Amino acid sequence: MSIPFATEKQVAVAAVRRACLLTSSVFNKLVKNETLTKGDKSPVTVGDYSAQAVVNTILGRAFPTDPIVGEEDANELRQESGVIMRQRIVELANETLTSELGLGEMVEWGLGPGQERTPEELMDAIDRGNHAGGAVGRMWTLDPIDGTKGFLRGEQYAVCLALIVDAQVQLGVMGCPNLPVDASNPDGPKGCIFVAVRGQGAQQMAVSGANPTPLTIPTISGDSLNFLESVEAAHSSHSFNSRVSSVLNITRAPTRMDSQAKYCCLARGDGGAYLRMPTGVGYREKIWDHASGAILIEEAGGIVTDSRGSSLDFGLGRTLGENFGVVAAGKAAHAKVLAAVMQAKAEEEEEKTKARV
Ligand SMILES: Nc1ncnc2c1ncn2[C@@H]1O[C@H](COP(=O)(O)OS(=O)(=O)O)[C@@H](OP(=O)(O)O)[C@H]1O
Ligand SMILES: [Mg+2]
Ligand SMILES: [Mg+2]
Ligand SMILES: [Mg+2]
Repeated sequence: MSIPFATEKQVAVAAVRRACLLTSSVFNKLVKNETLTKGDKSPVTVGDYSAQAVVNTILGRAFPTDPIVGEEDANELRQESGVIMRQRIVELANETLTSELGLGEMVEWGLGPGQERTPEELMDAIDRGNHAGGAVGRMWTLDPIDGTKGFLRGEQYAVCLALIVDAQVQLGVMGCPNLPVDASNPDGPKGCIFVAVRGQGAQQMAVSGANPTPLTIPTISGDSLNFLESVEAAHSSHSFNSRVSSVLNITRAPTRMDSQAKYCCLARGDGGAYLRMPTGVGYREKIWDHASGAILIEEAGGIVTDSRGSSLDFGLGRTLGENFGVVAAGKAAHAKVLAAVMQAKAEEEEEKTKARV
């Protein structure tokens, strides 16, 4: 009997690995006119676009009928003003797609020497990410660089790819080129890939795909718990998290880290809980910011909910809809953290009411 999602896992690992090689190599060569500011004021670089072109090209060859919900689109690149960036993206994507085959890769996925794509094919590949999402059928979701701000600072970021079937995440692959392989040796080798398949567990492996090691979230109790949180204060409320820490008598400072690398660290026990509380009303979390991280935590034996205890709903389109914030932790810690979040919320409301009277 064949193992469910075995081919999907192999393709996704290859796609994420190639995208990681691209983003690591582009970082040192990024120049000023290779970053744009999007409508929501967030940055996007030639690295984000070319990583999306690479991953979508590979998925398009391996699974031609699967739709993709990807963060980026090629609108800006198709304009006259986007010509220089487009040329650079085509060069980077082709360099990455045509390099020699690595561990577990197949020439049928359009990889290897001689498999150059035209600029049009690569722009179309980026735009394959325009799918609207939804509750029915198979779809991939891709964040070609999650934590673009971290990427630009030379800190943490992740290439994140997940397969969703009928609103359930079945497979998640995350590549973290700047993450130390072993948290206890922060100056040691960097770069790891995290993989989870529903019912088959979670793993960390080298960027080459070698040395897969199973991951289980260790049980952390009492005040030794600590939080992982966003670097950007605009993305999640640091002050609310510190209130939750007080409720739980946590004295350790939170670990601030960009991107879904937070989920990866939690899965291997580098932190006790990931807390992401909205900073204002109106922002809806994107499915590509959480799908691969959520399955990694679940397969490593943890729980992921929103801040009200509801499960994350990946079947509502490109966003998580009404889900409010994220709470991720090991099985034992999750209930405790969620209760503390509710208490902190109640305290905050009470203070606001008092301040109004
Ligand atoms: N207002 C607001 N609230 C919550 N989240 C937001 C907001 N604006 C952006 N984003 C998304 O945050 C993604 C970055 O993830 P993190 O917050 O974990 O990392 S970081 O602290 O920003 O570096 C980031 O992902 P990338 O764009 O892929 O970097 C965004 O999708
Ligand atoms: Mg972005
Ligand atoms: Mg993101
Ligand atoms: Mg991104």
